[in-house]
Amino acid sequence: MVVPPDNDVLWARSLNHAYRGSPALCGVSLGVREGEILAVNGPRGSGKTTLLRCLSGQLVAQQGEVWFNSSPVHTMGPLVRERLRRDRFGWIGPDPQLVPELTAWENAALPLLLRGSSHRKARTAALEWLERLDIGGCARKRPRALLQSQRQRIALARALAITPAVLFADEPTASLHSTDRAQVLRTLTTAARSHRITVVLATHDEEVATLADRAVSLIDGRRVNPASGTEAEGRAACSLSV
Ligand SMILES: Nc1ncnc2c1ncn2[C@@H]1O[C@H](COP(=O)(O)OP(=O)(O)OP(=O)(O)O)[C@@H](O)[C@H]1O
Repeated sequence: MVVPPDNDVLWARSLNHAYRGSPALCGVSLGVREGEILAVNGPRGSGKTTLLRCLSGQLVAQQGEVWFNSSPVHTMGPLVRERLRRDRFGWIGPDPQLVPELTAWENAALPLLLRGSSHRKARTAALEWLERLDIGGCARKRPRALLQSQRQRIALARALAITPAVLFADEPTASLHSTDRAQVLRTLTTAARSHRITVVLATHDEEVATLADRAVSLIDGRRVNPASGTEAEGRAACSLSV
């Protein structure tokens, strides 16, 4: 058995996955270092979401391995994978998908409450993250009273409130206008860097990928040569502190 490298928090080897015989991932291998912001870019349909779902344990690839630290995610049973996702991973997708009946802070606190945190602790952490993300003033509002960019920040607060080891961000700004997009992305990357949260960020936007430390590219489910130059640009572009 091949053992994953020590400095990779997440490591995948030869992932293959097909939907009803139609290939979505073809032999994809990659490693993600602790605290790194890794962009996975590629055109629509290139396999980015499928790769993030495999790395985060939502989907077990038909072939290949996924390791989180020294734990083999690909051989875990559904309950163990569920616990790993709940306790160590955060997820933010293109749409906020908030619970409409809950206020902003209650939405952000939800993962902590599901993990068994006390009401007081969950509320404090949720409110802190809403403040950090500049939407503390919306804490008592329900999603329907908020703008899309505010709702997406609440989804981000919800993903960050557990201080996940790895945050998976699948096109997190796809539903936002360009000005909101830049701000939400900067907030995400800055918060991740200041809390040493590893991020895997799927995007079809090459500009978004410049905020990352490193980028890998997919085309038709295969890894192609990574774009060069993203490391310096990504670090330089992010001098805010959250
Ligand atoms: N649940 C599914 N059932 C059938 N085919 C799927 C399913 N999910 C994805 N696919 C197909 O697998 C391929 C890869 O899709 P995937 O969503 O992983 O790519 P993507 O790069 O994230 O695309 P997008 O940017 O549009 O979200 C595409 O051809 C897609 O149509």
